[in-house]
Amino acid sequence: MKITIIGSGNIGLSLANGLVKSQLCAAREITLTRRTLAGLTDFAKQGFKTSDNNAAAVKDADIIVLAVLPQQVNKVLDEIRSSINPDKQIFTSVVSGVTCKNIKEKLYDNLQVVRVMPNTSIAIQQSMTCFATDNASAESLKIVKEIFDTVGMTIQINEELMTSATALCACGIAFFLRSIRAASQGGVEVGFHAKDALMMAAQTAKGAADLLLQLASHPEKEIDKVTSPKGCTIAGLNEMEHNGFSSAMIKGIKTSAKIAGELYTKE
Ligand SMILES: NC(=O)C1=CN([C@@H]2O[C@H](COP(=O)(O)OP(=O)(O)OC[C@H]3O[C@@H](n4cnc5c(N)ncnc54)[C@H](O)[C@@H]3O)[C@@H](O)[C@H]2O)C=CC1
Ligand SMILES: O=C(O)[C@@H]1CCC=N1
Repeated sequence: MKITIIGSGNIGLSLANGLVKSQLCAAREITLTRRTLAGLTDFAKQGFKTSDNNAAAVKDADIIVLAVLPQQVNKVLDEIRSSINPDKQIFTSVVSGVTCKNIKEKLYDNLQVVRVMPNTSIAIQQSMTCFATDNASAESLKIVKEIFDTVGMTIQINEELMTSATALCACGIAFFLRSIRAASQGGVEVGFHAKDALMMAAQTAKGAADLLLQLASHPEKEIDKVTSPKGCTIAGLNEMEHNGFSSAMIKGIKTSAKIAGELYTKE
């Protein structure tokens, strides 16, 4: 399977790394494009094909992954239109706020388009990836799902929910990282060296997430097991809630979802 990633920045390169790690394909089967090739030198050394010519790079691809910023999309789609084969290729896009319809309007009506929303932990095969389509066949969706299943968990959702998925899962990486960083700063205040505090906070967060995923448990059920009566956990937790902990996370996710829906301007 030949994959071309158009726009090899943060998420494009994370995906490339994840796919090779998963052994789904070899680096030589992945073509990476970027405006200037200098940014891809290390990847070329690892065996990836690299190019600054989007039109040439999509020609032989079975799967195309569009991974440029929303404001760069129209220019790129104009560039590649004549090199796309709508009968043979599957077109995927990780671009926030750009619909399948937007892409087909710029390319071909009958092109199979799948929107995919991964996050940067795709580089270590730990992504939560949401995908949606309005026209791809079951067979094409199966191929896309199989690809992204190798680099984390996947869920098919309605396309209207893609901007919400962006906020919860893609932006979510930053939200949870900031939470871990904040916990580590608390850890320093109560006596640990910064490096130890960060490792301890990260492993604790991983354990909490795995309690939910591995036991199919609910957060409040697990919280009840930690909060001893009159104990220190409930004291700390309530202090955080009095300061708006849950509320801040909810408001942040709502704001991100709103902005995600406004990122693409058709010009
Ligand atoms: N960063 C993330 O965690 C996630 C990002 N996304 C989406 O992925 C897209 C890319 O985001 P990032 O990777 O963060 O941005 P980025 O700025 O790191 O990457 C975009 C890349 O596209 C390249 N590029 C720009 N114009 C180009 C052109 N004409 N031809 C070839 N390459 C070109 C840039 O040089 C850059 O390397 C955005 O639409 C974003 O909404 C989706 C999920 C997660
Ligand atoms: O911040 C952004 O707009 C992109 C989309 C999701 C993650 N990063």
